[in-house]
Amino acid sequence: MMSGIRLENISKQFEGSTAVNQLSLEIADGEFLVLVGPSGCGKSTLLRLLAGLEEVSDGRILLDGTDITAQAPRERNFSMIFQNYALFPHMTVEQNITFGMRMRNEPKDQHQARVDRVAGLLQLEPLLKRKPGKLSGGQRQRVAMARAIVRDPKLFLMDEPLSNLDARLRTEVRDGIMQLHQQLKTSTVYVTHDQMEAMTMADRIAVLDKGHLQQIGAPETLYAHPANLFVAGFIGTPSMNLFLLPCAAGVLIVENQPVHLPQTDHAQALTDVYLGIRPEHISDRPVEGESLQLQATLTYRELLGAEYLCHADTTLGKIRYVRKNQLRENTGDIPQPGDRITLHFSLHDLHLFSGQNQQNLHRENFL
Ligand SMILES: Nc1ncnc2c1ncn2[C@@H]1O[C@H](COP(=O)(O)OP(=O)(O)OP(=O)(O)O)[C@@H](O)[C@H]1O
Repeated sequence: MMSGIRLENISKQFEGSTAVNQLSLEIADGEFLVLVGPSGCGKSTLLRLLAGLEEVSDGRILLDGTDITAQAPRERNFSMIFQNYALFPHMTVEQNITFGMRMRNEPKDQHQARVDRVAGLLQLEPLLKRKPGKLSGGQRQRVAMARAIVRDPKLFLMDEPLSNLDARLRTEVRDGIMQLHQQLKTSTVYVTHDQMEAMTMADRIAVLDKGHLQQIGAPETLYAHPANLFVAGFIGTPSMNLFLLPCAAGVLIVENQPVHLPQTDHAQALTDVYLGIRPEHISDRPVEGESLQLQATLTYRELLGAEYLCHADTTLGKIRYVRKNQLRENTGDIPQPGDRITLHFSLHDLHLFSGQNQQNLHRENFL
């Protein structure tokens, strides 16, 4: 069944404040789209607009080309999964799953087949006769998912479904959601403030800030080609190092080394530019190809396991870089706090953003 969703110029105002601002995007049939952004950026509001729980102030929502903007939540046949999955404590797992069907007076003979299918998908067969009080947090979340999918909805809407789970359960339920998506291929819009969750789960990520869509694309695209300063700082952990530096006549000087800006009118006229470099693209040993060097003093190191996150002071400001933890390496080679070091990074790994409008100066090369 085709279920393409299209948002056209959606806006939502709450007394005086704009939660979603002229936002347009499409959700392809079968796609797993993740909405990500900081607290208050409008992602939950956008989900509630899609569900029909809030009315849009402006714009249209289309489902397979049909305008559903004025439709009530029930008519849309979308299923929502929240962080607080409210199960009925006095009903068994099976009764919880069939509750909606029973409310709608659907024929009883269909119940069993559908329950069997979702229980199989979510490995709930051994739990069907239990009550929620006798289940773990992860199992309860799986029951909430079973209840949502048993309706065979056209779209899943998920609002931070992992946020109440501990770290181990979060991974378990996340893998469950991904497996389920592989099997059902139901279009899904998933909201999170956690960019790592977005990176690992999404077919495409939509980054929101202050109600505006900042960029939408595959996780790899957002990581390699952030459209603007906000996306650059938001996507990737540890986050990108960013420095605002003066420039003149299209040339940026980084510790006596010239960096040529793209030959556009905008870039040539700029008087300052943000230079961005990801911690994993910096080395305290020489790198191949055209590169820049920075003199630095190591301030401290954090052992993350397979690697160290190193913190250093440079003439540009504080910088962070990642260094592999090679256990067999002569420990004398690893810089110690207080050591003077030279940092190297390839010109290919540089990101440049306008000091004026914060857009990526290379944007025209990849959009
Ligand atoms: N019912 C409402 N009445 C008034 N303002 C609201 C209402 N709902 C949301 N807002 C405002 O709209 C903006 C966006 O809120 P929204 O809940 O969509 O953000 P969010 O990105 O989901 O944040 P969080 O991650 O904290 O849930 C916020 O400034 C919020 O205060």
